[in-house]
Amino acid sequence: MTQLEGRDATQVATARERFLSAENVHSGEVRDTILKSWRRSKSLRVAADRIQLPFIKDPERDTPLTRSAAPILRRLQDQLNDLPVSVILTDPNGVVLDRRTDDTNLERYLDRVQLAPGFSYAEEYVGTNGIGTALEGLQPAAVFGHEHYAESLDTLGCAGVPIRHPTSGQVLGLLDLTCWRKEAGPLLMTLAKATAKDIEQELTSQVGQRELSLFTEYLRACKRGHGLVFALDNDLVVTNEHAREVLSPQDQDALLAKAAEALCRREHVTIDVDLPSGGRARMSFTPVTSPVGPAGGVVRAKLTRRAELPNVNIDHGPMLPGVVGSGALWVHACQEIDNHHSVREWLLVEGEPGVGKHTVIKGVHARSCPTEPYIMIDFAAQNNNDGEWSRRLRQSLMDGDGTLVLRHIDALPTEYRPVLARELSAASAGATPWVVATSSSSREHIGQDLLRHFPTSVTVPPLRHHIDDLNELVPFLLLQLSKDTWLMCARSTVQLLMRSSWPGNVAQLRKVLRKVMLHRRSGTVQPDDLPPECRSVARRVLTPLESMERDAIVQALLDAEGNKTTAARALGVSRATIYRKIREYGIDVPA
Ligand SMILES: Nc1ncnc2c1ncn2[C@@H]1O[C@H](COP(=O)(O)OP(=O)(O)OP(=O)(O)O)[C@@H](O)[C@H]1O
Repeated sequence: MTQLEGRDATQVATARERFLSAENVHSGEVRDTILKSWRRSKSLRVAADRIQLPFIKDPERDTPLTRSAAPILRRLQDQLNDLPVSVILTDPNGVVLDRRTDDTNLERYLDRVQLAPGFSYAEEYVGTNGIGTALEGLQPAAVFGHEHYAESLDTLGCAGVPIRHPTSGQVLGLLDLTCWRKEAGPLLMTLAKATAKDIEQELTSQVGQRELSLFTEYLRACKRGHGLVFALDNDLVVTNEHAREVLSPQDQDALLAKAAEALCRREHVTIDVDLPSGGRARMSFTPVTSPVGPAGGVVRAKLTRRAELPNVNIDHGPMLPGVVGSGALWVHACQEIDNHHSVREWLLVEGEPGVGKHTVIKGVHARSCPTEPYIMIDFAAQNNNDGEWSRRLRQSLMDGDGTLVLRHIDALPTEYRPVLARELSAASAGATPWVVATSSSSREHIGQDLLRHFPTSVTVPPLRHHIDDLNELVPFLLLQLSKDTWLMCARSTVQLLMRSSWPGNVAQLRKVLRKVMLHRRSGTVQPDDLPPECRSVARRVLTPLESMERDAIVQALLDAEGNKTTAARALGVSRATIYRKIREYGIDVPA
């Protein structure tokens, strides 16, 4: 193969260096597709100086794509003989499923850069490369030498071509040819395209007449409206995007179970199906017949009742009304608060603003003693001069039952602390309501005199420490906010929301959804509907542990006024580690 990059290699290398050190690179200096991909890579905070990729231990390797591709890849490998070219097949997410080469040097190098089965070469992990960039643009992409975003790929040249389903057009995977940069040339792409085309032809003949008839009916149903559409046969289920976004996997299973019964009987039915989420759908199943016999059937469905509001289930006991979430830290905090309520021990509930402290207290009260009085004195809202709060406080303490919430106790001006302490001391001898205070700041803002009335405390975790609960919070808040209209959130949108760190917690999430509703009043909330504050996100969803680690690093950096060496020392980690973590977690180092 001829050398492609040759004359331009130095120019591209220089442009890349400048781009990475935040200087301007103009179109013309490198190809437009490459420059766009570099920009995407940078905005995704891909590391250019090392390769560390997610690994899937057991990717799905027995699919129509792999079955169709296997003989073609084998034949190509034979034809290439000892040439240093690697033939690679990936799934639609860039995860390598198959890699073949007879050249041991190239093979060893590809192992080193993790271009190997199980690793994902998606652009979001590796930056610009033949696999990820082709999948991102949904069209063939060749990337040579220094055009790669990651430094260690600059000795390679690669050409990736997406492979599409013969009828639906959906991208099923990608064929990539990779060789040494000095040997890469335009023929690499020609060969990759021809091979991908062979695989698509093989797929067409494998799909066969049955599936062709089924897909044709399915596509016809999809084109007819925006409803929920499935195609199913004994070993195949296809779901349209709307169904995937609107229905939980459990709801999809419930519909498919009913459809499978109709499939066995090969009869046309229209029935109402109660869904596990509490919603209901009207579903009709139509059997499909191909020229060679029965070919499964098509399901069309429409939601006729929306899901019930979910509630948090503590200890599999009764629910806390108006509270959702099932993350371990969150449920633990709810349980603790509930335990203190059951023995009526006065309690301080701490946690960042907007985490849901007051919501849990209300839920605990509503579940256990809904008919008793619930008095809430908010020190952040009260006019503290008019004595109104002390009158309500005294009355509640005298009545002696129900719940008394001293909300934002940390906001009570210092001069009033002795007044409150005196009232609490006087009441504590007799029967009192369950007294619970909330605070978002450190304990100096409350003072010892008051603190001694609250022998125990519970900390409610920030949203980022139970981020999976967004799956429950988002539909719950949308239902709460939308009242009569019917608004849902696409999975992709929830995924994006999960990558934010939510410094304002659930209260901020509520505000964001309210903003979204200003311009989208019904239908499905898509990522583009989100306000700009949700666009600055981590590269991936952090686990609760990673999120705590990120918080510790941010705190150490703040304490050290942004000095990374001091922060690293305080945390007991090396400077290299703190630099890596800052990049990995996308931390904006405080000035
Ligand atoms: N787990 C939850 N389930 C349902 N709604 C929640 C949950 N957590 C918080 N919310 C909602 O988020 C908003 C903020 O919650 P809440 O007022 O309880 O927070 P807080 O911790 O008391 O805040 P602050 O200390 O800033 O007053 C409320 O609108 C509440 O309804």
